[in-house]
Amino acid sequence: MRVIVHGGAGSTPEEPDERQAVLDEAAAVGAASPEPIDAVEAAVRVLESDERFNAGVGGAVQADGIVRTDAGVMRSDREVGAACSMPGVEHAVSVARIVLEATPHVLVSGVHAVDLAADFGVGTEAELLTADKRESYQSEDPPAGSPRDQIAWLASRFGAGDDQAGEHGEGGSGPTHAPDHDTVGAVASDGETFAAATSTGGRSYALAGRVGDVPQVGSGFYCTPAGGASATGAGEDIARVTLSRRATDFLEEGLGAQEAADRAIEEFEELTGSGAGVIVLDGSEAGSAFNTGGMQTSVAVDR
Ligand SMILES: NC(=O)C[C@H](N)C(=O)O
Repeated sequence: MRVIVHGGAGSTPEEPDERQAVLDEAAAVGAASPEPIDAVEAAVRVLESDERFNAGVGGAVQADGIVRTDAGVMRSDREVGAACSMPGVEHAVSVARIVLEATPHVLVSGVHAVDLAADFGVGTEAELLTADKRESYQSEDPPAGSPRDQIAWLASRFGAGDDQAGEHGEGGSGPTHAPDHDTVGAVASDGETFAAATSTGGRSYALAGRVGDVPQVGSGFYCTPAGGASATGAGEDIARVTLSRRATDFLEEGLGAQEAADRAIEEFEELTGSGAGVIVLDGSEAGSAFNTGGMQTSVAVDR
């Protein structure tokens, strides 16, 4: 099995060495799995459990003070599953896999996705909000509660800091609110078939119930017989251009994984002027590209 994982695009992260060690472990765990879908689920679960990453525990907090998780998974036979807006669910990727394997649907949301998780034995009562994130949320004078109050409050905060997913390039000029990069993803291949998965807590201080690119097929993740892709960055902009689908389009046109990743990010930047990253795996190579300050990746092969 060959696996590439990423730990999110954004400004240069804190604790890069510790994060790299977790990414290396995630890739190795994935590479030891029997099938590509097992590999991406296993790799992403490692990252969801580490609070340095914005997925599962340590996810970004929404404007009402709650962390809600999203994930999507796809196989190269075009079977898809995704789940979104789930409070208390650490392993969103496992719920996405349940949607793929046990339902006739491609996306299940909110309380119903949490019910589905519970019914299939995925934990639904995790404390996802870390002490640090709770403290920075509380220091931002949280909004009273109605969606209108939240919108007024988030106008100057959502995506506005130099440490946020849309941050474009090394060190932005905005204030520092709460980092919302560090989304995670994985793409795996057994030499014949592929799978891709992405998991996130979204972007800090979004409207409660906001869902970004991650569980949207073709945006946060995509997979075809030519290969797979997982994206990260400013989710609204990624969804506008269906970044992962574009990366796999380039594979289908005959480009290699690195060239496909480069072209997809070039096109994304031209169309949106925003920040993102993508990992791509094809039949022979792994590629990655980003136009933000950083994106850590790891590749593992186990045969
Ligand atoms: N950090 C990220 O990659 C955020 C994610 N793409 C979202 O918008 O939900």
